[in-house]
Amino acid sequence: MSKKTEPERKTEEVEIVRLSSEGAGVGQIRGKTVFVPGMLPGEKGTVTVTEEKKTYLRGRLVKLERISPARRLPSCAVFEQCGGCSVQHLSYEDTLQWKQSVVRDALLRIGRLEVEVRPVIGMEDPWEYRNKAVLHCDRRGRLGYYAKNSNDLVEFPHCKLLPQTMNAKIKALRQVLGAGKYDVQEVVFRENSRQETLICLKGKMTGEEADRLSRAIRPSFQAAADIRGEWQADTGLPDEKCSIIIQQGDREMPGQGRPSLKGDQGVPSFGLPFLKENINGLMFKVSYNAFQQVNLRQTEVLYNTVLQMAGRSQGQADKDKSNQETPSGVEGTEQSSKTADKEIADDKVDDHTVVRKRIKQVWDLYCGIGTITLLLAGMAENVTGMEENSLAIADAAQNAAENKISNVKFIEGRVEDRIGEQKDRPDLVVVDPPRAGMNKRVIAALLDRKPQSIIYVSCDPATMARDVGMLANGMEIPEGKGAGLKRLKGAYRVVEVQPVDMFGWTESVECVVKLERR
Ligand SMILES: C[S@@+](CC[C@H](N)C(=O)[O-])C[C@H]1O[C@@H](n2cnc3c(N)ncnc32)[C@H](O)[C@@H]1O
Repeated sequence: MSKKTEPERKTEEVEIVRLSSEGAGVGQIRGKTVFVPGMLPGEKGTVTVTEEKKTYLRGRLVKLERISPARRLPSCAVFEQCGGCSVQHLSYEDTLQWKQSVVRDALLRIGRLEVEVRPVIGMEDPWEYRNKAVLHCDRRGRLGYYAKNSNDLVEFPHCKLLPQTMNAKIKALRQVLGAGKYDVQEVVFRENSRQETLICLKGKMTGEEADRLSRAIRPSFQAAADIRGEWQADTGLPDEKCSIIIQQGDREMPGQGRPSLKGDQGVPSFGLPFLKENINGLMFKVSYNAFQQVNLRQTEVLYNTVLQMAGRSQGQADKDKSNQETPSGVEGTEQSSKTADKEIADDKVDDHTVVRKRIKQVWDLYCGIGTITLLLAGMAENVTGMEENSLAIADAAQNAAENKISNVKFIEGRVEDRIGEQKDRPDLVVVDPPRAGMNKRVIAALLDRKPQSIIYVSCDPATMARDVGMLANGMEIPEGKGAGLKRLKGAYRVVEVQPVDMFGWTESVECVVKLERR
């Protein structure tokens, strides 16, 4: 039987004028916008149209006829197939400029805010920066990333975004999974800066299959990955260098403390279900399913940006207040501001010490394992963290205790459910929501409580722009079941926008936005 061939498509000319937020070249064909992955602004070429929608087209590059001087050779052998990186064909400096424009564009188009966006803080070395890899696994035990916009597996010989040590462990796990026919679907690797590893194997396995995998994985993985140190016979702990957790469907059985070889539900796991990491000088425990930024070096830059904005915003707010004839705002702030100003003159204390006296109440919403909460604790009288993941919030409390920080408290639950219960009125709120951004109820609560400053940390410029737009320009929210919409007035202005590159060569960009009450 003859193999089905794709119908031959005609080629069309295109000139690229800009990059889309996903990193595709954008041009015009027959009066419609066309997106062509792999093409850069200023480039001309022929493409075939692969998808035709009412308002736009998608094209595939056939031949480049004019090449941009910003083009570089991608370093990765599977760059064109893999869904991981989107702009390895552009110089790193140009990717940073493009990311800055993505943030500016989102704020303008979605948030209706024309604001200055600072240049993106890039990485010193944009390679081997990831401490986490989420890999997919097929029935043959092949491990890889998904291709762009599909579930086709792309195996890679070596991922340049991951450290060598993690690449070596991935290679070792391929040998184990390839040999055993296990129904593993996803593998999450995490590695800390001491090269300790936590591996989560997830799949719809029966208990028996999970058992078989567990028995096979310890000796073969240890040998293949060259993990030194004894796996202790009594506990199964691989000398705390590598932990393995097997998740069957929805059930999870992390090893608890010093686990037995068989978990309560017959799902075996080895090692400890968390890693520890030093971030900005504090030690953090991160449970296997808790959030941690994937780029440790830039995490410190990101958190320092938050701390600087927190310091500056409160300092500026106090200065503004002392310039007013009739002070308004939180009782007692003016007094503490004067005292602190005297301290600056008398003792030349550092900025953080000054701010410590000034910020009374801080909320850190979506606080994860309490990173930003604990860092802000040095600047404030009280900090409250809120987070829905029960393991993360338990980590946060433990992290506070182990770092001997006592002016913090943590609340478990969804921010939209718990924020209304809070009696205090914060001076500063830091929010770091997931990609989807904040629930409208949270934005309404912030517009109601009116903290002096809000610092919004985000990895998604579009949802960040939407939420910041609502804080600045106002929003509509249902008044109750079956009732109409209530209009809430905006109350903030954007005073600083600082993107940070946490995800080199990809289309993602992290951003910190500071808002001050108008
Ligand atoms: C981007 S992470 C930020 C974590 C933390 N700020 C950090 O830097 O490590 C977002 C966090 O929000 C949590 N989360 C997601 N939706 C939530 C919700 N509706 N309410 C509370 N927490 C939520 C996630 O579990 C995750 O820990």
